[in-house]
Amino acid sequence: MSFLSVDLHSKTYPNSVCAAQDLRFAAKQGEFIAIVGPSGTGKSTLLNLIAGLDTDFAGTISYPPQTTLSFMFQEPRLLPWLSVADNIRLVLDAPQHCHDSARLARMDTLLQQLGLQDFRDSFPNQLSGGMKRRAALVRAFVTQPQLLLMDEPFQSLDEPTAQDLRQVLLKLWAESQPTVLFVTHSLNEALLLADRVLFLSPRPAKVILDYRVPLPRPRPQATSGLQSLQAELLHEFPALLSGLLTPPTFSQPHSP
Ligand SMILES: Nc1ncnc2c1ncn2[C@@H]1O[C@H](COP(=O)(O)OP(=O)(O)OP(=O)(O)O)[C@@H](O)[C@H]1O
Repeated sequence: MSFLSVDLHSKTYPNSVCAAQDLRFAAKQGEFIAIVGPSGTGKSTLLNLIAGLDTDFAGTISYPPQTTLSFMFQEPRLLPWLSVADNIRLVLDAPQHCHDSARLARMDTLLQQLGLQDFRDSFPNQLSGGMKRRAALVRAFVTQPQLLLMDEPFQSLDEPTAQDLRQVLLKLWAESQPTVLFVTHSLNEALLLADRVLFLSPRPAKVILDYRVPLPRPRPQATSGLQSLQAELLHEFPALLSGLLTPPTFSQPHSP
């Protein structure tokens, strides 16, 4: 049975830009879904609609009432005048989350788990880019979300830092199993993380390929497993996928 159901007939902005049309998919509870598509097609729009940040659309988006939802954006969006701990406490003060000792203990555990325990009183400008994302991950997971929306959360990080954070994310996801929708331009990242990859068309966005990743977990990282799957996929759907993706981050096999 699906946990999240999206049946988006259309989303048109007041300036007449149609960002999505006939975009449909469903997600099971605990599923990790990557969303890949060309720049400007409507990926952020889709997440905003699912989060309820924008309610002006035709169609239906449904998930169980009282679902706890977290959103992690491209930028970590930490308030610069608050310490790391206070940035995280802020979401615990939101009305739907009681500010109880169990949640504060959970914050401490996550800070420890993500190596931020010595930086809880630091301010965001004292942290590296990778540490800011770690703080944003703590903030995203501290409320134990059932639905986690992630909009290119590791973009603009160096590859080793991004790779490290992907492993942290996988560990946190495995522990609490939220349903995740993860927007990325990287097929490599999508294949490493997701159970399914939804490929979106150029604008207006709709799902043109719903691909189940045929890899067991834990996934290989930048190894031959992912590399050959990526090559297979590009070979199988060349017209569909050309132009959708940033160039592969793997080195291409040499031709003889
Ligand atoms: N508030 C808005 N008002 C008008 N048009 C908008 C608004 N927000 C987004 N758009 C337009 O809707 C389209 C989809 O934008 P969106 O940000 O959802 O794309 P995206 O796939 O997330 O892009 P990217 O990969 O570059 O982040 C774009 O043409 C964009 O210019």
